[in-house]
Amino acid sequence: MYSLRSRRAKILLFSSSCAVIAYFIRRYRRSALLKKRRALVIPKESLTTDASPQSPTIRNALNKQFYHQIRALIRILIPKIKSDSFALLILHLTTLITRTFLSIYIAHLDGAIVKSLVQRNPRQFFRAICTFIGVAVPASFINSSIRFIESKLSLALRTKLTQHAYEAYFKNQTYYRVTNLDSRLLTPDQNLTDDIETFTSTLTHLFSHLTKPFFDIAVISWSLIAMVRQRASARGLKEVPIMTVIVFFITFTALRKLSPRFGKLVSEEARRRGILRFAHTRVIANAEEIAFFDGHQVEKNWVLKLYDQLREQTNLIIKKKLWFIMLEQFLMKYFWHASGMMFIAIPFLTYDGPPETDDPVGDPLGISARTEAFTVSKNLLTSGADALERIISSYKEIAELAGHTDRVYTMLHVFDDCANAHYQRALVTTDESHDEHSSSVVAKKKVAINQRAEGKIIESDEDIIAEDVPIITPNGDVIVESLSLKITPAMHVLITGPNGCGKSSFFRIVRGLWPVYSGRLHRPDPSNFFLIPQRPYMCPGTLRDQIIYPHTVANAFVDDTKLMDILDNVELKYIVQREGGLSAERDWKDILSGGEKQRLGLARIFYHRPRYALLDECTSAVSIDVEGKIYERAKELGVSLLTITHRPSLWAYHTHLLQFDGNGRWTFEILNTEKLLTLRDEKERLETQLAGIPKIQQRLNELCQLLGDDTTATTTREDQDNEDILFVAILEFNHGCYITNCPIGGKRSSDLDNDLYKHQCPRCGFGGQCFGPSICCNSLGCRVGHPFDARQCSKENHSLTPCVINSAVCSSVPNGRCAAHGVCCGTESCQIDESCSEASSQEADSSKEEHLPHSRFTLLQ
Ligand SMILES: Nc1ncnc2c1ncn2[C@@H]1O[C@H](COP(=O)(O)OP(=O)(O)OP(=O)(O)O)[C@@H](O)[C@H]1O
Repeated sequence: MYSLRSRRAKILLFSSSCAVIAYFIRRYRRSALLKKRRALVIPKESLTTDASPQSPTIRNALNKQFYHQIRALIRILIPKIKSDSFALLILHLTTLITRTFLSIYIAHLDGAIVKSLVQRNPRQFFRAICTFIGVAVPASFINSSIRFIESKLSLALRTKLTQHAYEAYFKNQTYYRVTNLDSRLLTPDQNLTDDIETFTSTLTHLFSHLTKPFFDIAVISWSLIAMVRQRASARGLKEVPIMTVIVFFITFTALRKLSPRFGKLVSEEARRRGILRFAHTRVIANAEEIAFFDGHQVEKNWVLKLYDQLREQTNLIIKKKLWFIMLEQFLMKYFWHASGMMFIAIPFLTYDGPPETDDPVGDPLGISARTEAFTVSKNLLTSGADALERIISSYKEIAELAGHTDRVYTMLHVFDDCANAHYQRALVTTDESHDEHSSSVVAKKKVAINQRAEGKIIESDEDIIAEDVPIITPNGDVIVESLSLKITPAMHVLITGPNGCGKSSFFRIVRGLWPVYSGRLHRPDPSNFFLIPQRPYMCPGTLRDQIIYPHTVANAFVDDTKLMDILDNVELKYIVQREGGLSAERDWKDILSGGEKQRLGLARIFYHRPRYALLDECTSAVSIDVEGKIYERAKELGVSLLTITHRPSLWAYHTHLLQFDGNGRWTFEILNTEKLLTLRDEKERLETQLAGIPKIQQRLNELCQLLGDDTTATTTREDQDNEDILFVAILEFNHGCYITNCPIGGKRSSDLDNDLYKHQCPRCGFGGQCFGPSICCNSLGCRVGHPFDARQCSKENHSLTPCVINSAVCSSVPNGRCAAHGVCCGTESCQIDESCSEASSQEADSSKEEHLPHSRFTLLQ
């Protein structure tokens, strides 16, 4: 029997050890996995602060910080005594106090009911029950009022804070600066909605949870002391308060030491929730592009990953709460209950005075009075314990409140900083060498941007004058070190340059979206500028609202007839009928085409008539003829056009050219459209020539192979060698035009009239030969413009050297050769020519081949 038991014990011990080991391994693995996943999204700094145990000084600093933050926020919530939030606060306080007194009264009533039962006194019993029911009516009303006023107070506080936050958010373009120039707030939308709501409701709830228990404890202690005093010869008046303090201290210390850091945990949870919501917003905003690319899998994976991270955080909080609530329950339910019974017992057990009875005949030992006292004090102690429990358990809520407070306070602080042009940003690019090959623009320098901009903005009457103003991105990349120019309203400036060279950034600086870090910028009041971007913003509302944006109907200064004229200016009048009038409300972003949206955007210029229109590739989807008309009309209105464009069709409408080269240099000069067009032609020609170089090399290799020359020299050397050969080849062939878009009449080098480069013009048709890009001749005659021939003859395009036609020269067409009996053809056309008799042609074929000049044609003119 003994051995059986010991075997069982061993098995039990072994299996429980295995279970414990398995549990710890699993825990370790999970925490390692969790750490790894968290590292994917959480910035390093926040991970460090979150994971490292905090020293007491840091905790103190945090407490101080919380105190400072909550004080600042309360000043916003209750700005003065004569405010609705303060009135609601007082009302809330009054109901809470009333309920405390009612609770004490009900505890006494309970005692009276028990006493009447012990005394078997039906009259007293029914009277006490009736009073109890009578009191229950106002008590229920007070209870419900507490909830009602708490909700009203929470809403009032939320309204106050929201109004304050909106005021700050929409001041000084903070909504732009917060996301573009500063990186402290990832999801301001969530801060402005969820965070404010959670903060105010937690604060109000905590206010109820803390104020009432404090009253309860004060009033209940007073009642209990009064009761003990009645028993003059009982102990407890000193012992009970001392023991209460000890019990309270033990509980509070245990909970404080063992409590997880709920503030940080919920703050991180809120952050992850915000990122997840932002991912959804992004999917909605880019739904069309994603659908076109069928990119839902990528988006789904991303959203799921973010959800996973949120789930992990929520899970972590739930788990931490399990152990914490267990501890809380143990201490505050069972430990306190036992302590409470001891507190009640002390005055009862230590009483050694005369029998307490008001009925020496029916109850000579005073049992009913003692029972009544016991019931009352038990009820009071239960209420007191309840109150104390609430105070202690609010430690967790205070920690959570600290998290919400920090988020709201940070939001307001960042808004304030951004409004005052003080930004902080995590720098994204650090290594300049990375940019060198990947981008057309090379960042020359990087500046620390977490500082105030030192440049001066001076309001001028009408000119824009930049004096040594740099163009610096919010990342601190210096795009242009110093820009100095003067633009007057009489000028129309074309702004060009490669991608990322700072064209739009110039607009941002002029319009005041980006700071002026140094130098001086003179510019008229921002109301003199109107920007039309490539994708104009379509606001919610009617068609009329789109034209007059950002005005509203209330402050619009033209009537509908004028609005129709405006639409006429941008050739968009038809849209009124199509969409059902100027008052039609649609989702304009979705129902208009790209070009229509751009034209509607341009219509705003005709409505607002600004001094300067900043046009940022805003006609890329508008047809060239309509674009020209719009530009002409805008100029007639007296609007100065500052246009960023890559379209040469717009050059004619501008007087000056601001050109960035992408390496930090720029030029500002009078625009000579004709000269520019010539230069552009030349540039395009050279670009095409350069594009032909690989073909040159390929042909060279072909020739080498055909001639049995050593090809290794041209094909197998290292890159440098190849480049040298290519260069020599270019020099060699550079005397003529070998490319497919030679100008009409373009020549090929006479140096190539050499057997080495000879080859026959392509074959075509029925035993024919190509004479031109689409001319095919055989002995029967010539066929012009047949697609089959064009395909065959176009092979000559890829040839570097001229092809040879072995027939007699004729003169009825330029560079003519006899093509058939009585027909003379050049590369472009054919003519009847008597000189092309069969005999002459054969003669040439048979005997004079070597001496005849080569016939060449250029296929694409
Ligand atoms: N909000 C921003 N934060 C950080 N860098 C930015 C921001 N906006 C633009 N940049 C950077 O500033 C540089 C100049 O941008 P800008 O928009 O002025 O180019 P651009 O000349 O208009 O080019 P494109 O012709 O492609 O429109 C780019 O390198 C870009 O990456």
